[in-house]
Amino acid sequence: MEPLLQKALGARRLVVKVGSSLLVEPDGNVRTLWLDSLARDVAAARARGQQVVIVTSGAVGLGRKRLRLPQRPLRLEEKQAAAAAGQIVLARAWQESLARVKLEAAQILVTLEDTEARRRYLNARATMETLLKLGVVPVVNENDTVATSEIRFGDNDRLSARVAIMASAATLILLSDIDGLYTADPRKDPDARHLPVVETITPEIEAMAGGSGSLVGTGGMVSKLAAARMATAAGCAVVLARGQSERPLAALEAGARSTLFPARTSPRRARKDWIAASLGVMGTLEIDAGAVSALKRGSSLLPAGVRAVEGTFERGDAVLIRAPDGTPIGKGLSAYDAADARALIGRRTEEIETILGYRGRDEMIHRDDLVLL
Ligand SMILES: Nc1ncnc2c1ncn2[C@@H]1O[C@H](COP(=O)(O)OP(=O)(O)O)[C@@H](O)[C@H]1O
Ligand SMILES: N[C@@H](CCC(=O)OP(=O)(O)O)C(=O)O
Repeated sequence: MEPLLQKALGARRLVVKVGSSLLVEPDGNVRTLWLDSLARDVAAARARGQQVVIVTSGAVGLGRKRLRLPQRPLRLEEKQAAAAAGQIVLARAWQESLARVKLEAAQILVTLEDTEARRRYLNARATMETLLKLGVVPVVNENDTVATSEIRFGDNDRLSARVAIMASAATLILLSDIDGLYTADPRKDPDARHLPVVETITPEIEAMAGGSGSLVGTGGMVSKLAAARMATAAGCAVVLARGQSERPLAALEAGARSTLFPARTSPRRARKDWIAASLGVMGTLEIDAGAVSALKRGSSLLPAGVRAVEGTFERGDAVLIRAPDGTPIGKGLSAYDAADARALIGRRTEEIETILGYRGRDEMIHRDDLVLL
């Protein structure tokens, strides 16, 4: 097997996206036996020490039948109604299949807004982290019922890329009804060639992608490429594979055909570049000499090393870090808002809970959220 693919499949944290066509039978029921087999794959990955996040489609497909909606394309309100009825079935199916392999499932419903508004993003990220630490499998879908047409994800391929970035996962596996990218839609062009690795998503590659081939799928190859572009730029490799048969992840491990989009950087590097380049500074933390050397050694910034706080900022906003002589030495995302940060100036970690009345982060700025200038 291609070493890069082997590395991608062995990542510590995997996000697996499951398309509607895999989960929903043409008669509108859940493909339970198949889902059970995927749950066994998830259990096998967990047994190898990997963490797995699921992004699952299928709510609309499961709900439309139950609400007896017509086979024509649905209006937004009809889709939202179908999703509301289908999501409950979908969540239960995942819970039951995972329970059969002794895994606990937890449902996370997110909208595009949640992955863009800083505080909601941070909360979703922290919840995901906590669930994974507890050994639970997060099962994510778009919160279709509250999304509006302007803000909703075009489809779950893009959602899964956002989730993978949010979780700092090294690999995103898109399970679909096709075993990868071809030079043209193979349903239409019998001469289409399979591409095992795509290093760069060039305009030529984009021109190969067509829409969805199935009745229940929505994104087609176009949205898979959009997801791959987003994820690989943020340090997450993407594997596009066929999921139709049982144990699709085991099949991949055993060498089944797929398309790999290698990561273009590491998740850590991408996050740091993003902090350095794109975030406006909302305040300043002045730190003491001991903290300056600690940061230079690669440590997080603790409240004990902070001498002064300026500005008005929220939790998750970028702040500038200054040395005692005023020189800017770094930039980072504050784990506290300005008021709480002021209350914690010079305090020890053990004092945080008593001072704030809640158990916050130990660090003022975590080292993963910090770049030195
Ligand atoms: N260049 C291409 N290579 C592979 N598949 C393509 C290509 N262009 C279009 N497709 C279509 O995209 C489909 C997969 O997308 P979709 O139906 O949205 O699946 P899912 O439900 O898994 O999201 C394939 O079945 C195929 O018909
Ligand atoms: N949130 C929607 C997912 C829509 C979607 O992207 O579907 P698909 O193209 O099959 O991944 C649902 O649960 O039906």
